[in-house]
Amino acid sequence: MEIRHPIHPRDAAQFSTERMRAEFLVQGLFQPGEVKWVYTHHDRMLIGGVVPVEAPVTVSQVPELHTEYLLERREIGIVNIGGPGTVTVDGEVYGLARRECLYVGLGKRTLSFGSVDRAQPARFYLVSAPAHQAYPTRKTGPQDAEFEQLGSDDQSNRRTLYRFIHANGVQSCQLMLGMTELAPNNLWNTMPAHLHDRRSEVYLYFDLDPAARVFHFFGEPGETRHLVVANEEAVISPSWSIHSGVGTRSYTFIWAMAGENYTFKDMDPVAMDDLR
Ligand SMILES: O=C[C@H](O)[C@@H](O)CC(=O)C(=O)O
Ligand SMILES: [Zn+2]
Repeated sequence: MEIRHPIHPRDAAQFSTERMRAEFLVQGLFQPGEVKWVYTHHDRMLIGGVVPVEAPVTVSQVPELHTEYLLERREIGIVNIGGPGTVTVDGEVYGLARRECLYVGLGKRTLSFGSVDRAQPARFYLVSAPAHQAYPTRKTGPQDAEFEQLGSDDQSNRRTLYRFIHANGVQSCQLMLGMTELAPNNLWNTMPAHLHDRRSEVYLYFDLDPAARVFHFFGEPGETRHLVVANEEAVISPSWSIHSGVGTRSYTFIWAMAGENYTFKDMDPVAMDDLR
């Protein structure tokens, strides 16, 4: 497992492109037949990817956590961004179609990930955070989740934001997770930008053409940087950082947050005049 240490914004402002990418960009999460984990000390979020092909991939213990099993002191959100799949939670099977989400709470011992059709394997994106209470395993998806239409064509940021795991949806201890899909020919997300010093956030960009890139904006509002992000790569956004992007082509992304205040709307808008 890769470990990413916490970073102070004054240090980040001095980083080269290479160092920025090493600290905040997550690549190579989706490897056939494997489970990949990246642990960030920003709110102790654990970011993972699983692509089962020939056989189911089972996740029980993650040795670096020094617990008997992954969810002994954690909860997890799972989103399938590939072909149809299944997640088996302590023997109970949940089918997860493309873009569907499953929440699994504290205390479940074994997760097993499978693909329905090996010609189009499932691609499971995982985000886990520490938890102290058990909430029921629940599935949701774009069909039944709360959503909001944001932005406008004249700002090139028209998009649909689906909230999967949150206070009015699938319940959790601290993890909040959802998906934002850009409308055709709209390329900007989360601009105007915002901050929420109470929570860290992780973005996974997907359904992006392999030759296209998202320029993800990052940093304190008065000291921004960018990361050039390819399909199925993630960005760790510390609590002091804006998180916004513009694509050279259209894309969708999964956002996940952990920290304080279990309220999606707990955000501080950043004025355009304050961006540098
Ligand atoms: O704190 C919330 C997160 O940044 C995302 O929900 C923002 C987002 O998906 C969007 O505006 O499109
Ligand atoms: Zn945010």
